[in-house]
Amino acid sequence: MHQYNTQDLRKQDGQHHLHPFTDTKDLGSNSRIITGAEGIYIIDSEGNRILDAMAGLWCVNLGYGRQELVDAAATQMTELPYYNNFFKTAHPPAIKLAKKLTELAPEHINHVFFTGSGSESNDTVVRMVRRYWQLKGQPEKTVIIGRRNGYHGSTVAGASLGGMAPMHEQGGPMLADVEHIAQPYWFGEGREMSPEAFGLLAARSLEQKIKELGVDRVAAFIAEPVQGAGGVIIPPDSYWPEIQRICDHYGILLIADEVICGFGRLGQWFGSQHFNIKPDLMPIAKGLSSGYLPIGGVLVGDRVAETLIEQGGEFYHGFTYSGHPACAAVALRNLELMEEGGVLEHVREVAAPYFAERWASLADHPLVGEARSLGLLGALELVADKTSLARFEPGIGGRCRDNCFNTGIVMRSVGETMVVSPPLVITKPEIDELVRLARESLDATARQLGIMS
Ligand SMILES: Cc1ncc(COP(=O)(O)O)c(CNc2cccc(C(=O)O)c2)c1O
Repeated sequence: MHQYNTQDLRKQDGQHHLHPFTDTKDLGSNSRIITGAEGIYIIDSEGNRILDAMAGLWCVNLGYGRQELVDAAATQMTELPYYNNFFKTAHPPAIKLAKKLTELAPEHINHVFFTGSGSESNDTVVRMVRRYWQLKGQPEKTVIIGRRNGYHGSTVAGASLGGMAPMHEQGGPMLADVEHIAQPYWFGEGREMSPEAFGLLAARSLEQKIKELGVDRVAAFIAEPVQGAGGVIIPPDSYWPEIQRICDHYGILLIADEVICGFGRLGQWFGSQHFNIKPDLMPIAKGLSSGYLPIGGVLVGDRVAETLIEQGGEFYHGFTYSGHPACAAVALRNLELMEEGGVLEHVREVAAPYFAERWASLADHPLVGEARSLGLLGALELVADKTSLARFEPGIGGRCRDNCFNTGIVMRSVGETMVVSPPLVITKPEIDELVRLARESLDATARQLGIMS
């Protein structure tokens, strides 16, 4: 067992490493050094074994330690470590992965554009959407509508499409011609009406925005089937059918951001299939490779693909690592292992129903105002008062997240909402352990607040 000098590593980290989404001065030299992982557990440099209820960052769908993926990477690296797909060249891993993805995708999806991340996928979406309308003779249709508190990445385009105000406030003007509408966050913004009514109201804010802008300006609407980084916001059932109706009625492109919801997270290959919507473009990443190597892409529906192919000539867009051979080989093997292992059936028939039942049991905790889940996504709304559902002052979520780590589980805090997104291979006993550790973490937080003895 390799020994790590945690203090040395922390010191060097604090001296040289700027972390993503981290206040580096607060982090200082207190980073938790993760050195290993197996199944649904990560191991830190002190040998602590922690249940990773976030599957890394919503991505390690097959769990850690899958030697088949390591072997796929090693074999491909030996055979062809890198080549590109520019300038009329291609390589077997990218070709095979593209074919595989179109077999798994809805039937109107027959083409894939590869990228290196979810953010690059959404940058690609912007370029494709605007090019599509140029080719259709409507170049003034440039506006893409997203949602407040939506998350679509951290490039300028991804951050602009997203609706996270703190990101917009940093780093100067966002991308032009991006607008945002309401999010279908019933617990936080719609409780004075039924979920059904609120879902329609939130969806119809899209129609209002289209009318406000003028349909001749509107190119597309982008949304996550379930908002992930925004706090696992599960839309009311009335939401997506109304969004689809509005997009169809006005002829605007529908983009379903499947970076989190894709590849089994909701028990189907794609979240769009769970909600029975027909997107024109589907950005993907994360679960595509179970995070073992960085790869993303855009699944392109026939309406856009045929126009780009028939009328578009050379599409001046792409990345050095678009369809990288080792990344594509790992992604292909990842999808094969999901099929061979019956992972979708496991999520749909075993893990998600059991998780829903066990996760809901946390609703009785003094700190919890709502426990919700869909597939293997879960959220707990922390409240100061279970009757009025009054929220805490900011900071309790972060404190609960730290208690989680000390208890032995990774949960993500989004404001005062605790979220989980465990590996899809989680078993029923492991779900029991996840819920037990979550409850212990909530208890520790409640004791610190003097709410529990
Ligand atoms: C829906 C969605 N779309 C695009 C991206 C961007 O993907 P890349 O990160 O690979 O560029 C994401 C990423 N989502 C994401 C990434 C990092 C952290 C967290 C968090 O919830 O803490 C969430 C995402 O969740």
